[in-house]
Amino acid sequence: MNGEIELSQVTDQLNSGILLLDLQLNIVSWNRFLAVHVNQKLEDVKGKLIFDVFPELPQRWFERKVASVIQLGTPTYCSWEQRHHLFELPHTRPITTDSHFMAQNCSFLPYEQEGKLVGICVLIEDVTDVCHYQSQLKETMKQLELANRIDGLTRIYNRKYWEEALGKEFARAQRYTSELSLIMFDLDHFKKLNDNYGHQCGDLVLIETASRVSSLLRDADVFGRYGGEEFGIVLPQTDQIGALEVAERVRAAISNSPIIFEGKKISFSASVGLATLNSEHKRYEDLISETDSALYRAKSSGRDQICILQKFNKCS
Ligand SMILES: Nc1nc2c(ncn2[C@@H]2O[C@H](COP(=O)(O)OP(=O)(O)OP(=O)(O)O)[C@@H](O)[C@H]2O)c(=O)[nH]1
Repeated sequence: MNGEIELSQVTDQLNSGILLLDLQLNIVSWNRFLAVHVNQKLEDVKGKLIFDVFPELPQRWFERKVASVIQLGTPTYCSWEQRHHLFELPHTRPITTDSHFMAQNCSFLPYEQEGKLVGICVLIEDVTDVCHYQSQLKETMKQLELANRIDGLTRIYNRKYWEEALGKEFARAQRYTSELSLIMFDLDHFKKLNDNYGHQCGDLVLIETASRVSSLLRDADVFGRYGGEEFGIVLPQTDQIGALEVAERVRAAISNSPIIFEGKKISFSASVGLATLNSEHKRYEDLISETDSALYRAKSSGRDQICILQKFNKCS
C-alpha cells in the first residue's frame, strides 16, 4: 500500500483545511476540504503561488509568519481572535454570523523530509461556531451588566449602582479634599397622580422626568433612581452654590411644562433637597441622610421647592 495514498484518504475526510507549500510559497498539495471550499481542483492550483490563488491574504504578514517558521523550525499560530480569518472560505453554518467567511485558527507547521525543511504545512481549522457563540456570550454579558446597573423603567442608574457610585465619589472627595454635592428630589403628590390618571400615566411622568433631568447634567454627574418616585444626583467637584444652580434647573425642568397624556395636560412638580460634603459627614450615608432631611423639609414647606439644611438652613 502506498503511504501517500493512505494519508490522503485520512486527510480528505478531515473537517479542516491542510495546505502544503514549498519554501517559495507555491502550492504543493491541499486536501479535499480546501478543494471543496475554494471550489477548485488540486491540479488547477498545484505549483501556483499562494497569493495568486488566495489574493485576499495579507502578503507581507504571511511572508513574515512563514519566515519565522523557516528560521526557527518551529510551528506558529494565528487564532480567529487575532484575525477572524486568513483565507476567504465561505462558512456552511445555518447560523447567522457577522461575516460571510469561516472563522479560522491557522497553524503554520514546518514540513521536513529526511531531516531537511522543505516546506510549510498550513492547517486551517473552521471555528465559526466558537466565534459565533463567543460573540453571543459577550453580547449577553454586556446586556446583563447593563441590566445590573440600569433601572428598567427610566433607563437611568438603579439604586444599587447609584449608591456604589456615590460611595466612590465620596471616598475620592474625602481623599483629595474636593467638593462634592448631592441632590435628591421626589415628585410631589405622585400617589394622587397615579390615582387620578392611572399607573401608566405615572410611569410616563417618571420616564419624562428622568429624560428632562438627564439632559441638564454633565457627564461626570451621576443620576439614578433612588426608589419609586425619588431620584438622586451626585455632583462631583461641585460646591453648594453650583449645586443650587443645578437644583433650580432640575426643579424648573420638571414643573415648568406639563405632559400630555390621553389628550389631557398633566402638571407635576418635585421637591428638592441638597447637601454639600463637610467634615461632619463620615460616611456617604450621612450625606444621603442630610439631603433626605432637606428634601423632607422642602415637602413640609409647601413642595415644588429646594431646601438646604447647611449654612443657609433655608428653602428657595
Ligand atoms: N406609576 C408608578 N408609580 C410608582 C412607581 N413607584 C412608586 N410609585 C408610586 O408612587 C407613590 C408615592 O406615594 P407617596 O410616597 O405617598 O408620595 P406622594 O404621593 O408623591 O406624596 P409626597 O411625596 O408627599 O408629595 C405611590 O403611590 C407608589 O405606588 C412606579 O414605578 N410607577
